[in-house]
Amino acid sequence: MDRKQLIVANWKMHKTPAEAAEDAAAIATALGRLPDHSSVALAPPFPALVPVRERLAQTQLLLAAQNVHSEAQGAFTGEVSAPMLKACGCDLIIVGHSERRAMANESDAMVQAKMKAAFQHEMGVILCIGESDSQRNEGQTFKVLDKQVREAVKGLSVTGVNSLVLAYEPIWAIGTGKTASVDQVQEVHAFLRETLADCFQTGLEKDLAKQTEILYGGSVKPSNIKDLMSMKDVDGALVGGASLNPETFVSLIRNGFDL
Ligand SMILES: O=C(CO)COP(=O)(O)O
Repeated sequence: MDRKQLIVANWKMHKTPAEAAEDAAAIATALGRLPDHSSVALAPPFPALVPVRERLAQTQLLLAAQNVHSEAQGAFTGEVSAPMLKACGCDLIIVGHSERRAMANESDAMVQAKMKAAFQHEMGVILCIGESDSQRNEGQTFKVLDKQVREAVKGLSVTGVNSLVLAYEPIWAIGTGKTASVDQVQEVHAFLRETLADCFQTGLEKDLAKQTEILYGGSVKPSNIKDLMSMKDVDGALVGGASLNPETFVSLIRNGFDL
C-alpha cells in the first residue's frame, strides 16, 4: 500500500466567493488530469465553499473547510457544523490549525471532538500540529508534538485512522518566510509516523497509521517544495501565502508532483 501525495491550498481569510470560484477554476484548468496517487485540495473560507464546489465539479480537485464545530447543531452563534460542511460538498476539514489554537483557544480536547464530528459525517481530517519558536528553542519540540498527536487521536476508530492526514506546521515557519530545513522536517515526520502508530493497539490500526499522509506547512513555495517532497516521510504540503495566486500555486504543484 503506497502513501498518496497531497498538496492543499489554505486560503485562510482571503478571497470573496466570486474570486475563490474563479481561482479554483483557473487552477483546475491549468492542472488538467493529475497522476494517480496525487491529489490537490482547496480550502476557501466558508462563504466560498459552495461556489468553489460548483467550479470543481468534473475535476479531481478536492474541497476542504478550514474549521468545524464539534456539535451537529444548536445555539452556537457563528459556528458551522460537520453535516453543513458535508452538504456543501466538502471532502476534508482542516482541524487544529495553530491560528485557531491561538486565536480561538482551541484545546487538544476540542480538536479531538472536531475530528470525531468530521469522521462521523464521512469527511477526512487534516490535523495540524506544530511547536512554537520558544518551544523549539527550549528543546520541547518532540514533547509538544507527541502530546498534540496523542490527545487528538485518542479513541479514534479504524475508519478514523484511514481518513486522517497529519500536517506538521511549525508555528515559527508560518507566514514568516522561514522554512524549516528539509532535515528538520524529515526528522519530525519520521517521529510523527512512529508516534501515530504507537497510539494504536491492533496491527491493522498500526499499519494504517504508518500509511498516514504527513504534510509539511510553513512558507512552502514553488522554489522549496521539490526538496521538501524528496524527503522520505514528506507526502505533501499545506500551503498558505503561496497558494493565493493561482499561477504560483500551479507551479508549486507542478514542482512538487514533478509534472
Ligand atoms: O499556515 C499555513 C498553511 O496552513 C502556512 O502558511 P504559509 O504558507 O503562508 O506560511
